[in-house]
Amino acid sequence: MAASCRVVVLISGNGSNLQAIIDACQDKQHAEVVAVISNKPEAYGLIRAHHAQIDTSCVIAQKGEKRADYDERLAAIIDSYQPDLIVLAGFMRILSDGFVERYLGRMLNIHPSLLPKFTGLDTHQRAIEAGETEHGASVHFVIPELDAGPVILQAKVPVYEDDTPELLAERVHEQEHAIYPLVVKWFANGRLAMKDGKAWLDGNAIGPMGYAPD
Ligand SMILES: Nc1nc2c(c(=O)[nH]1)N[C@@H](CN(C=O)c1ccc(C(=O)N[C@@H](CCC(=O)O)C(=O)O)cc1)CN2
Ligand SMILES: NCC(=O)N[C@@H]1O[C@H](COP(=O)([O-])[O-])[C@@H](O)[C@H]1O
Repeated sequence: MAASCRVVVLISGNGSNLQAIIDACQDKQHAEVVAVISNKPEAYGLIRAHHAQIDTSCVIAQKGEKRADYDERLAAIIDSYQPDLIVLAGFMRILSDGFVERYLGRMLNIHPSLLPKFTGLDTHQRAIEAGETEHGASVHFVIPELDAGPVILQAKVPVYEDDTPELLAERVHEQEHAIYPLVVKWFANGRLAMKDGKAWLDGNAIGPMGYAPD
C-alpha cells in the first residue's frame, strides 16, 4: 500500500477543523496527521491531538521577535516531520513570504468567507453588516498575499435577517468540516495541485470560485 500523505496541521484555537480532518484520516489510508503545531499553548486543538495520540508542539512568538525569525523556528519543527502537506486550520498568524514560498503548492488554508469577499478577520460580523444574503467558507492554496491564493472549494450558507456572528459562524463551521477533509483527501490522492498560480483538480483548472461539479 502506498505510504499515506503525511500531514502537519497548524492551529491557534479550538481545532474543530483539525478534529474533522483527524476523524476523516482515521484509517490512515490516504492521509495521516503526523503532528499538530500551535502558536498558542492554550489552544484546545492541542488537547484534541493528544486524545488522538498525535504529536504536538507549541511555537510561541517571543517578544519583539521578527516574523521571519519566528517562521524559521516554526519551519524547523514542521520539517522534522517530513510532511507532504501543511494544513492551516484556524492558524492566526500571517506567514512571511519566505515561509510560504518554502511550502508553496503544498500548504492549504480554510478561510471563513466566500473569497475574494471578506479577506482578513471578523468575516461573519462584516458579512452581516454588509447585508449579505449568503456567506460561507473557502479552502485555498496559501500564497504570500493574504487570503489571495487560488480557491479550491467553497461552501455556501444562507445569512438570516436575525443572524448574529456566532450563529452564522456555527453554520459556516458545519460546512467547513465537510469541505476541508475532502480537499485534504484530494491532495493526498494526487488529484489536486497548484500550477501557474491556479488550482488544478484531475488535470483541469479550477475556476476563481472553486471547484463546481458539472
Ligand atoms: N502569507 C499568508 N499567511 C497566512 C495566510 C495567507 O493566505 N497568506 N492565511 C492566513 C489565515 N488567515 C485567514 O484565513 C489569517 C490569519 C491571521 C490574520 C492576522 O491578521 N493575524 C495577525 C494576528 C491576529 C491575532 O493574533 O489575532 C498577525 O499575524 O499579525 C489574518 C488572516 C494564515 N496566514
Ligand atoms: N483567517 C483564518 C480564520 O479566521 N480561520 C477560521 O478560524 C476558524 C477556526 O476554527 P477551528 O479552530 O474550530 O477549526 C475557522 O472557522 C476558520 O475558517
